[in-house]
Amino acid sequence: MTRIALIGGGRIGEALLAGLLDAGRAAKDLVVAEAVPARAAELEELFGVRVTTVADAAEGADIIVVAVKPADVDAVINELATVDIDAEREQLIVTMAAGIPTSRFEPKLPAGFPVVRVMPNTPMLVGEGMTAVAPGRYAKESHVELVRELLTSVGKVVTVTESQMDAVTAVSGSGPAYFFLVVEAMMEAAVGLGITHRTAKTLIVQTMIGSAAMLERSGDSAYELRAAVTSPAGTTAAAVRVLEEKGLRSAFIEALRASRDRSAEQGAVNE
Ligand SMILES: NC(=O)C1=CN([C@@H]2O[C@H](COP(=O)(O)OP(=O)(O)OC[C@H]3O[C@@H](n4cnc5c(N)ncnc54)[C@H](O)[C@@H]3O)[C@@H](O)[C@H]2O)C=CC1
Ligand SMILES: O=C(O)[C@@H]1CCC=N1
Repeated sequence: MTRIALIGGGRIGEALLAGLLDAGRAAKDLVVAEAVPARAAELEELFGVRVTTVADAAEGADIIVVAVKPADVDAVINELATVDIDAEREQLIVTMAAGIPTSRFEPKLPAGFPVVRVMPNTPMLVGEGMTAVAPGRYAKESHVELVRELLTSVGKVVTVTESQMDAVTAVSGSGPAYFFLVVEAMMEAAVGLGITHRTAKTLIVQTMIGSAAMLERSGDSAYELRAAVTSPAGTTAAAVRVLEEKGLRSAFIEALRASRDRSAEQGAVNE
């Protein structure tokens, strides 16, 4: 079985760990390097995985997943540059850090060492992740396939070019936060209209799940599905008019641009 080393056991690392274990991967095939001792102990306790140093984790692994904050990536690269990793042993690095290009890794690693950049999202935790995968300069089709296979066990996977990664980050990497924000706002509105918190949550979550399922299965566009809900001069039209007047559409367009730009900016630091 493929041995996976996770460098950085934070929020996205935990989503990956939990998702992989739920998908049937054995804890003995997963090893974690986590800098904060209390967090390391928590991960051991929660998931039954071994927590060790970056060097030990990386040397024994087939796939080395880097899931630290963009600002901490250079420190991890420098550490990986000193350990015994070898492309001939079919090892590869997968980086999840927003904005950080594979070209940041490659010059510091043994010549030709394959790096694959990915952008996952937290719903991996429940096996419903969305991950985009882009090969670095030395990653072959077989490496991309291996990474796709790994991440398909925790959700959907698409392959993109690395130049699209900042945009993908804005769409699906950060995307869950937009939906949670919409839910927060709808919850506040529903409670304000006199519905209990509990009932409001059921109404909203199932409405989201049902709407997402229609989008996935019906083949109709979001525009068509929205039109089918919107009776002429009816309730939906009244609500949508307010949302458009308040600038929801342009807010999303600007928000995703800001997210894409922030991703690129994180990659540009120190270059
Ligand atoms: N949170 C999310 O939804 C997503 C995050 N990402 C990317 O994943 C990366 C991690 O994000 P989060 O999990 O949210 O951050 P986080 O701050 O929750 O987790 C990072 C973890 O890495 C650990 N760490 C830092 N330096 C280390 C080192 N040298 N060795 C071992 N462990 C070290 C920290 O102690 C922390 O537990 C970021 O680069 C982010 O851009 C990508 C997609 C989605
Ligand atoms: O907010 C962030 O920077 C990370 C990357 C994508 C989702 N979370």
